[in-house]
Amino acid sequence: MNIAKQLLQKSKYSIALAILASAVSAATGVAIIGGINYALGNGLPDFTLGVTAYIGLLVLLLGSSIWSQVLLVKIGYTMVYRLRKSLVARILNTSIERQEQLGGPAIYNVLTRDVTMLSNATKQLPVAIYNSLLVIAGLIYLCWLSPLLFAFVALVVVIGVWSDAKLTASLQKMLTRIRHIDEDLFQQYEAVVEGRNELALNSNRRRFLLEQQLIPTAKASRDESVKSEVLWALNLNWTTLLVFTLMGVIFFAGMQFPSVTQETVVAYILAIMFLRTPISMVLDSIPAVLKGKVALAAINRLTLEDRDELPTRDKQATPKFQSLALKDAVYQYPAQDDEAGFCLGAVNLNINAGELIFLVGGNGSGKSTLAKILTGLYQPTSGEVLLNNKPVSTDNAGELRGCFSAIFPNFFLFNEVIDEQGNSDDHPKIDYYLKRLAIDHKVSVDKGQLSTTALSQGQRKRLALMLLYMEDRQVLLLDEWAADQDPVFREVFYREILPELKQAGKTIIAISHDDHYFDCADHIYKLDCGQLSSFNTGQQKLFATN
Ligand SMILES: Nc1ncnc2c1ncn2[C@@H]1O[C@H](COP(=O)(O)OP(=O)(O)OP(=O)(O)O)[C@@H](O)[C@H]1O
Repeated sequence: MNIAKQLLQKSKYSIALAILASAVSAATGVAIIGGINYALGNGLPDFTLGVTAYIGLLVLLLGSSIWSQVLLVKIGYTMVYRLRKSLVARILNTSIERQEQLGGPAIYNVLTRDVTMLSNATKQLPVAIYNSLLVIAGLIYLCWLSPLLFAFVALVVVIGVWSDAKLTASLQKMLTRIRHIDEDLFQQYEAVVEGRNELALNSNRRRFLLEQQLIPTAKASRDESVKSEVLWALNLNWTTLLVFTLMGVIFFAGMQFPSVTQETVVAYILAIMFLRTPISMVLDSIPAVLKGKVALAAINRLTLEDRDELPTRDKQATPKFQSLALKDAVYQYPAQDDEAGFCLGAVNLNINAGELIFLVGGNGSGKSTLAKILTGLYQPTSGEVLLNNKPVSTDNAGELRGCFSAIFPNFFLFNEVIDEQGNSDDHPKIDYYLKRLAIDHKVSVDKGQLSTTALSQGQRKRLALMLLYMEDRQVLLLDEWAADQDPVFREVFYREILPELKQAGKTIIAISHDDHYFDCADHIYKLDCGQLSSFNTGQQKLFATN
């Protein structure tokens, strides 16, 4: 369902109440103007009653406007809160494949820029609703005052609404263009932040990024933004001109029609003056509301998972891991432009509990892709994944993922240590593992928080392994973990840590290029251009003796 509809659905009763309060407030405002006009024309028969009624209306006006504003502001912020919660949950529930297709900048753009735009729009929405109701109440009053003069008002309203609708359509197109330009800008920001070392070293690349990419994109964004703001400012002036023209027309027409009294003309002009502020406030809020609409469209374009419930603990109980098998599993990456995507498989593979498996193969042969299928992060395009001889589908992939802890080459190092129950706290095992991984002199843990993650790449990987120890999952996937370790610790990893983990009952799948240690594995599988074969033991022994 459209995210805007979902949000509006959840707040529908509060919105109805806020509109009611706004309507009361708007009607009271118009009643005050009407009362003054009436007294001006007909005098005040009972002064005390007049003053009492006036004070009563003022109290009602103050009460209802405060009530409506409080309700509307609450609705606005509650919608932003729900949007943030729902968006993050939907991203977490979206498949890894889809997230990878979208890329980091597109997701960041939505979480920062679009949420801010929507937040601004929801803050403007109350102002727009309140003032629109005020304008509607004012128009009803004008129609009641003189249907004849109202014909002129109606004509001006039609012209105003028509020109606004035309401009709003152009504005929306411009804002959509700005949103696309800003998407490119976010990608370039990513290059600025992530490519800091390369950029600092290479002035040609720095100049290219700045002169050929960032500056033209930022300029395009500036030019479109200026155009859209100027267009809207012109519209505001045009509307002001229309209102003054209307006052002139009423004034002169009133003189021409004997049936229109001078009091009616004065009352009309007073009411139109009164309506000028709400009209310009409604118009002022339109760009922000349109930007919110463009942001909503961008969020919907991401086609994230619809489910927005936050992950709960133990939703799918993790079974005892006995075996994992792939039966004719194929994974096909989508084609890019004219180039066919990489195809892994068909892969047939059996892994039993307690085994130490090595996955080897050249760069781009499909090892990480296979690792993502084994861990349940990717669903095979065809074929089957069997956990304990039971087929894994999208519905029960959580059971498979629950068996695994993994360190991928592009791993993220979290600041918090989480144990197997999902709790973050001090634990005697933490110090033991920090010592075992020889990083106790660099990092300490206080109340589950790591003292630092600003470490060398090899140390960061050791820390990631400590987090993985603490998660205490049954199957561990280590994708080229040892690649950043020094020779001494690499030896410790293959000759001590892996055997210790195996002895502790863990099943281990290690992706490796370290042929010196191939003899440690129970089974070695080799990938070559997406095809898996068993690496024969003769080759394994040969590597061990070399
Ligand atoms: N997100 C992706 N979208 C499209 N194609 C991809 C994606 N990730 C990888 N590929 C393609 O799949 C192929 C296999 O990639 P994979 O990362 O599985 O290789 P690998 O064996 O782990 O390589 P390496 O040893 O270099 O890490 C690559 O040739 C690459 O072109």
